[in-house]
Amino acid sequence: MNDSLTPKAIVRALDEHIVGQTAAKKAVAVALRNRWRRQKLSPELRDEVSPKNILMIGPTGCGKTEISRRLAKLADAPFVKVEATKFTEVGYVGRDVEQIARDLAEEAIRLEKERRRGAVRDAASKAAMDRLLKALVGDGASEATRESFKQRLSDGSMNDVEVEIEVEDAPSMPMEIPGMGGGIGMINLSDMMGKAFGKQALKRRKMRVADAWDKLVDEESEKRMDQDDVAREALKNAETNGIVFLDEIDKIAVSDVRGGSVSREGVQRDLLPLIEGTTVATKYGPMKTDHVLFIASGAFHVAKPSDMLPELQGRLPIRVELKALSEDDFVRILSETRANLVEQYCALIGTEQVTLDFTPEAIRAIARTAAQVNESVENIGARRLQTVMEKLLEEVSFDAEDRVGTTVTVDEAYVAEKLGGLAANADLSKYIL
Ligand SMILES: Nc1ncnc2c1ncn2[C@@H]1O[C@H](COP(=O)(O)OP(=O)(O)OP(=O)(O)O)[C@@H](O)[C@H]1O
Repeated sequence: MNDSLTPKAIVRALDEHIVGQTAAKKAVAVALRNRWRRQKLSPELRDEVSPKNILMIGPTGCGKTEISRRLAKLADAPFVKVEATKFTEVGYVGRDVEQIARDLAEEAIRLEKERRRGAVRDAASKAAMDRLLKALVGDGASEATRESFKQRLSDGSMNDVEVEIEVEDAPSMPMEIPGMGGGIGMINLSDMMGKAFGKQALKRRKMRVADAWDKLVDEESEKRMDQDDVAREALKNAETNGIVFLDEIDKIAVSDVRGGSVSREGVQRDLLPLIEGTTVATKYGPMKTDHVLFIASGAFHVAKPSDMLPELQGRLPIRVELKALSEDDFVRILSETRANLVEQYCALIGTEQVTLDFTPEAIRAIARTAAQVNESVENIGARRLQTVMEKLLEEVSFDAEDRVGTTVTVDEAYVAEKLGGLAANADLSKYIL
């Protein structure tokens, strides 16, 4: 992890994307820095220090997931989000919670490969180009022909041409070994055959040149990575830097209402070892969860944190409360955060040579509308801004082609015209906003 990521620096970085919620930002910043601190300790002490997991309490759409996801991104850490209620569904067996660790391992593998892809990009692109040229013009083509095709491939003019290439066989039906509960029991037949014969089975497939390019670069990159090394590094990363976001923990905290669904207390019990630290078998090898950071979250409208099993409460010692977002917060979300919705729409419509110009009064009016609908229909937090913006700009989005070269000024009157009637009518806004 980057030395310069001090708690203050982390909060500053989160501030660029998330409005308010300072307590939650501080808590995650400290949790992240503690990992860095732990790495500096002697091995004996390091093993003793377990992460202080966090419980975020706050209504829907107020930034709980966003803070956690941004934190993971900042630290380049593997991150998974899981709904705790998923495990109460029919068909659930206790071991399924271990899938969380397996998903984290998968995510770590994806990150590790992405990291390494840069280093092999040039070689992989060159090999992919050779294979693509061979498929298009054959082995015996002259250098001039190859060059001219290469040119056309590079400028994208052949993207939609169909080509038949020999690629590694797509994963065949995964075979599940009974009793293994998914995960390690899943064996890919073509992998097995590939391993047995020392290479992956190849298959001829027809596809668009653009897709063939992606597939070939992918294959050539994979070939150039030491897969055992990737797995080793990824597992280490998942174990020491992984972050698991456990949403809707409050929904499994309420005392049991039996009837078809799995016991909620049972799910809490199953989650405990994972959070306390256990070893889960993944297809890349055993993975310890002792140092994975768990961020649990819930609205806790009905259940209270004290309704959770005492052991689980103890495992989530840091409690932070997030506030419901107000009209003022919405104004800031729309105008101050990085790559905010207003900027996104301006850029999107801008690609059609139409300029969108939002006045500050319009932004205030949009925020007011979102806050009103949240109050009158249901409070879904900042998610409301998405539906409101979409409705507001529905027309321009559709007929931008007729407005090339013009500027559309979105002022208070424009907002009133497009949204006024809807926002005032709770029945209508239920469906539309
Ligand atoms: N405080 C905030 N500042 C900026 N954007 C926010 C804020 N809160 C939420 N958003 C935006 O709203 C959307 C939903 O937020 P998020 O996923 O964090 O909700 P949540 O609190 O985790 O709710 P849930 O528990 O329902 O998942 C995201 O697109 C996020 O960017």
